[in-house]
Amino acid sequence: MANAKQLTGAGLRGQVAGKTALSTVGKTGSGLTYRGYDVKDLAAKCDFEEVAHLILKGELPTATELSAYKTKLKSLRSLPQALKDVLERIPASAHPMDVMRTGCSMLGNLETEQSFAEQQDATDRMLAIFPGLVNYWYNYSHHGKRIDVETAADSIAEQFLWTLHGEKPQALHTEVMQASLILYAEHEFNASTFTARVCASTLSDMHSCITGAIGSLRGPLHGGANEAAMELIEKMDNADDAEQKLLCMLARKEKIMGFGHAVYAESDPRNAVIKEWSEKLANANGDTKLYDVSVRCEAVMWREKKLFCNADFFHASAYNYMGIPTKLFTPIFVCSRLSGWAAHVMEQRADNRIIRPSADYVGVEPRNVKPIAARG
Ligand SMILES: CC(=O)SCCNC(=O)CCNC(=O)[C@H](O)C(C)(C)COP(=O)(O)OP(=O)(O)OC[C@H]1O[C@@H](n2cnc3c(N)ncnc32)[C@H](O)[C@@H]1OP(=O)(O)O
Ligand SMILES: O=C([O-])CC(=O)C(=O)O
Repeated sequence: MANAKQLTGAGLRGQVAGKTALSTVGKTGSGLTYRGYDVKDLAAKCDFEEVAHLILKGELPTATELSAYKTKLKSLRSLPQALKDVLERIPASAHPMDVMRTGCSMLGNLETEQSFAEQQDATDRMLAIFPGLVNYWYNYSHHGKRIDVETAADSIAEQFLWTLHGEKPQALHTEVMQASLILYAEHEFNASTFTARVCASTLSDMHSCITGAIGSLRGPLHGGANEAAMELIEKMDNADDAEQKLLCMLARKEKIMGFGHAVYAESDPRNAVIKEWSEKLANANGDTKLYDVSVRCEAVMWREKKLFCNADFFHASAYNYMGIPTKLFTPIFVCSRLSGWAAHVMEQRADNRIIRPSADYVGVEPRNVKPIAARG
């Protein structure tokens, strides 16, 4: 096992801000567990719905429970007309994360969570609707098409690809999406989840918590890194070119998106899983350039800086190989992390005290207000 990272300094690093029974991150330096299960085991053996059930309800479902849960989620895919109207007014130039934030917020106006007794239903509705929501906007704003989001897709993974491309996806692509959604589902007190918990601690509604979390995930230091990684690797012609370009960026002290982590010391356990899928997709596509470039970036970053790929880096090539436009990468993260966010909101509500830390004051000493004519 790798050594644990020394967690000190700004950004509340290493400070315990609450309790959770949902996941452990880098407990002994590497490793990620959801309710006691290793994420690699879950990604190898489960569908996302099973993992969402585990995270939200506490246990992996039986076959009967899974079937009932999937039937419920499939029945909740339709977009209310008022939400479609809003989506149709958002320009093609908008970032899809802003569309998701607005879409989630609008849903909260139309189907407001009236009491905490509705928290599971509110979450299930968002799990079911989010893939179709963002792809409805994408197809309408980019291709002028009003898509039918009530597809025959059997899972959230398939629903995302189906509503994006307008047809049943290849089995390999659905399999990769299942794994990807599982890898992204939950990660303890990361920035977006902490946002959701802070909002929950005021006893706010589920849609407000999730809307805030989407805003936090959007940034390139967090979920937005998968898009930023794509923008990096698509500029590289081959592995040697990747090495040259990276060395120049490092010499200029630029940050390389998709590398490093606030908690893991030597590796992010999700990387090995998505890297393997990226390689399979590269071979299936008969075009390994992006994969080869990514592998060289990984080697150079470790050799030069002892920095490793986080969950986002190989997601870039994997999603690209599946024909997913770069700006839709982080919204997929939303469709998945929603399960973790909502479970944290529920956990916070079950044992709540308003989250209200303190600050060290570093401003000016106390002073008197001068009349306006005497200032300047
Ligand atoms: C799913 C996720 O959200 S995973 C994270 C996705 N984000 C990214 O990939 C963005 C790129 N990575 C980063 O910005 C950072 O590694 C973070 C935000 C993930 C973690 O930040 P921190 O906890 O502050 O990182 P850490 O303490 O390990 O940084 C140590 C040093 O390495 C540097 N470093 C860390 N990551 C990188 C990177 N990707 N590229 C270049 N240098 C880096 C830091 O600048 C810091 O140097 P300094 O001490 O001279 O300032
Ligand atoms: O834990 C973090 O800081 C970021 C991360 O990897 C995640 O949210 O998946």
